[in-house]
Amino acid sequence: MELSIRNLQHSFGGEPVIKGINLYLQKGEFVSLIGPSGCGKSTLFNLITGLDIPHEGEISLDGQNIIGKRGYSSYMMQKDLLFPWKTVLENVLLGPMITKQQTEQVKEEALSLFPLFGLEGYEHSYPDVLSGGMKQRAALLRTFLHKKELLLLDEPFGALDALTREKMHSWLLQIWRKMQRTVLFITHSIDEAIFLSDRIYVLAPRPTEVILEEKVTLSRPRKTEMKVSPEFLELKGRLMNALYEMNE
Ligand SMILES: Nc1ncnc2c1ncn2[C@@H]1O[C@H](COP(=O)(O)OP(=O)(O)OP(=O)(O)O)[C@@H](O)[C@H]1O
Repeated sequence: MELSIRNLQHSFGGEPVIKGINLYLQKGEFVSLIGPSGCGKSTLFNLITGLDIPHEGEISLDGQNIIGKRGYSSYMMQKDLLFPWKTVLENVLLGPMITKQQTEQVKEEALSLFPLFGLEGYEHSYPDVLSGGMKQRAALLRTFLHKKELLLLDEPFGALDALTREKMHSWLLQIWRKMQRTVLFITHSIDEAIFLSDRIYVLAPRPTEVILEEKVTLSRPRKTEMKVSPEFLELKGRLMNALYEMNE
């Protein structure tokens, strides 16, 4: 599965938001997007998932045009909330329930993934007893169960405290390796982008475009101590320069 985006342009009420984005994702890659607040990252995800239609440009998966077409990716939105009146299991099964696909088999599969997502024992609890990290893992489990190879994650750890966030990074990489998905990840954190990704795109302020593409050459599996390695810090410097220069 290869995602290719060419010359993508979009505006709201005549105001340009996306000036022209070109990017690609190869099968199995983990790619991050960093950009200033309001530059159009979530808009880009809405275009990829077919929730909105771009004014110009191409979006294709393995050469097939997917503009305006839904169902080709699993999307975890920034505020992918759990319903407080549903149990954790009911929440993670929401997708299959809506599309009326909920079979015993999907339920069994969901239950078998609870330990991997650190939620064992909480299947029949309500979300209010979960910690922030557990809530995000439940929302991620719901997204993974959607079973599309392309996974779009819009700042899934933005609201978590620093230590929980660190733990979630190693955990997410482990899940990504096991479940073999292709990930496009939005974040405001340079450290998070470097630690997780194979490649990083830096986006300009609105109207946005790609201003820098960097390959992350750190070996895998990633280890926390790599965050202070010269390679990591050098790349962080280049990304910081790109982000700060355009805000001057
Ligand atoms: N449906 C809409 N109608 C009009 N304007 C919109 C709509 N959706 C988004 N915008 C505007 O487009 C711009 C980009 O929004 P978007 O949410 O894509 O940015 P973002 O990069 O994801 O922001 P953040 O990093 O803060 O989450 C913003 O100025 C926003 O107000």
